[in-house]
Amino acid sequence: MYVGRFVIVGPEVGAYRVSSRSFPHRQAVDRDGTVTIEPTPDAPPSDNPYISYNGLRVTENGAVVGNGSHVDPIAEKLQLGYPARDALAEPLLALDFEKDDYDTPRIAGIVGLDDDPTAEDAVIGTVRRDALLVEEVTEPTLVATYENDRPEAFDFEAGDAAGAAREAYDLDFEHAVCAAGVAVDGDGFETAIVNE
Ligand SMILES: NC(=O)c1ncn([C@@H]2O[C@H](COP(=O)(O)O)[C@@H](O)[C@H]2O)c1NC=O
Repeated sequence: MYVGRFVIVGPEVGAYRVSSRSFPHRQAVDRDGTVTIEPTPDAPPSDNPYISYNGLRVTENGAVVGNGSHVDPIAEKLQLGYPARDALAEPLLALDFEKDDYDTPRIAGIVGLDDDPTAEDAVIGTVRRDALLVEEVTEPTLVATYENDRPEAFDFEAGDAAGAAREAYDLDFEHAVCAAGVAVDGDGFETAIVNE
């Protein structure tokens, strides 16, 4: 089955996978806690505005995963101290679904730090043409751009960033391109990528 891009929040581990029929020549590049999805050097030129972006960003208050340019404002709001639900919901609503041939939904998740037991700090969501869905995460949950396009509980075992990236990459959904993983690590986060 082809579900396009997808996000998993664990809630203390997270993953993002690029699956793509149309733009397979892409890679994940990890620069100090920010994972950028970008064309490989041999990729054919494209003017599609939705295929290069930061797919993972770490902040002091949580780590953000997602499938487009909304990851940056979500991370900025989280860093400013917005509650996770609001940090996720506002940029999703402001940017809305992608204006491409598929009305591709924007999807995103926040992995929280676990040192504040009162915070509802892990969330996952999507904005589609017909809905804005943002949910607190208490068990591993997946949302994808196509088919599985609402947050749903999902069996995900990984306990660290490398395991999360690997497990996401290996999941049995078609056209895997690359993946990123993130996990709480002490007071911060560790990140990992898979490109194959
Ligand atoms: N985030 C991404 O990596 C990404 N890759 C492709 N898209 C969009 O989704 C459309 C369909 O792509 P595909 O056939 O690879 O699933 C593309 O034309 C593009 O507008 C993306 N946008 C959202 O998922």
